[in-house]
Amino acid sequence: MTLLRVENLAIDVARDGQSCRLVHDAHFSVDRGETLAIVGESGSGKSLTALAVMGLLGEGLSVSGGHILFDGEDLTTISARRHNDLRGSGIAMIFQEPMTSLNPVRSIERQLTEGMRLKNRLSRRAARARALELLTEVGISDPERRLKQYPHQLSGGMRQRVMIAIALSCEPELILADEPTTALDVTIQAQILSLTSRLCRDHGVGLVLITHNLGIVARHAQNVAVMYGGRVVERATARQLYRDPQHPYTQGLLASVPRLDLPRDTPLRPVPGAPPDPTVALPGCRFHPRCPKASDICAEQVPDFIAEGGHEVACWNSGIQKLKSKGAAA
Ligand SMILES: Nc1ncnc2c1ncn2[C@@H]1O[C@H](COP(=O)(O)OP(=O)(O)OP(=O)(O)O)[C@@H](O)[C@H]1O
Repeated sequence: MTLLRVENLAIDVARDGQSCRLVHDAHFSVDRGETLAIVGESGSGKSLTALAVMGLLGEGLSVSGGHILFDGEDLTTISARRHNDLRGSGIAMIFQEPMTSLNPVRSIERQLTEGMRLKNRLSRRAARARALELLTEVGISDPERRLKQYPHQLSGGMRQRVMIAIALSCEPELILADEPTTALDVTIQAQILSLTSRLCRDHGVGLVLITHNLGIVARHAQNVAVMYGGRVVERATARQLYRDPQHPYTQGLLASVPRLDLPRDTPLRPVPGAPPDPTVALPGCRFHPRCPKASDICAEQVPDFIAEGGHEVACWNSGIQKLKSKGAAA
């Protein structure tokens, strides 16, 4: 059974007695030991989707459609108490900025052992022993000394390693990592991402890596879902996406990041324009005002998802769409 399957997920916000849709029909899945990257610009709905999986949507926000199946259990219909039980032990999350997620006045030992004592019912001694193992596993030297320290005494990279250790501590089946490295410098970013994906693979944990940077995805994820304006617009393996991106938005994202497989002097071109305001109704494909390939239909109808060899795209003018239309006409 697929570890996590998100189907047609819709998330609304209630504002002044009105409801506004922020995430439309999101769908993707991830299996044990596998990494799925959810990629998109700021405001595309990545974090809200992750928070819905965690059962941590803020006030005024709600899941208004679709399903989140975790090990076959639909998280959109479970009680708050059951969701709370699942957090940590079933699903863990690593947030962007460890300085705000770690408690500044609690020692690393306390923060690392808390979940194991509460959720896995380990004794203080057993939890401490496991904490030392975890710190070693995430590459922190002198773990005995580090356990006694407080977050401000560690470097940014080390704090992020502690966050990974905390996420793994209750032996979850799934980890959601929301931009886990944006606060770090590039070399440390790469180390942390490699560490996170390797540990998840070794532990058989499914990893959802949320990022705005398509450049980092190739090395760390097997599958990618690209989100734009609250919708998933393309899903493919990382290899398919790099070799043959179908959606003009994905093509734009790829042109805006440095790539090792292209000549060094290839110019970087940011996607022109700004993402849509989710509170303003926009008929058709939400990318059409920025799209270099937009045609009349793009402003009128939301494109359906079409698939070829496991590569899925929602675009009226994609190569896959043209191939399918030609096949249908023949
Ligand atoms: N509590 C809220 N009330 C109203 N709108 C919200 C709320 N939370 C998020 N949004 C809006 O929903 C959209 C999606 O937000 P989300 O945080 O999921 O984007 P994101 O892709 O994760 O962006 P980032 O990379 O900046 O974190 C954004 O337009 C955001 O402004």
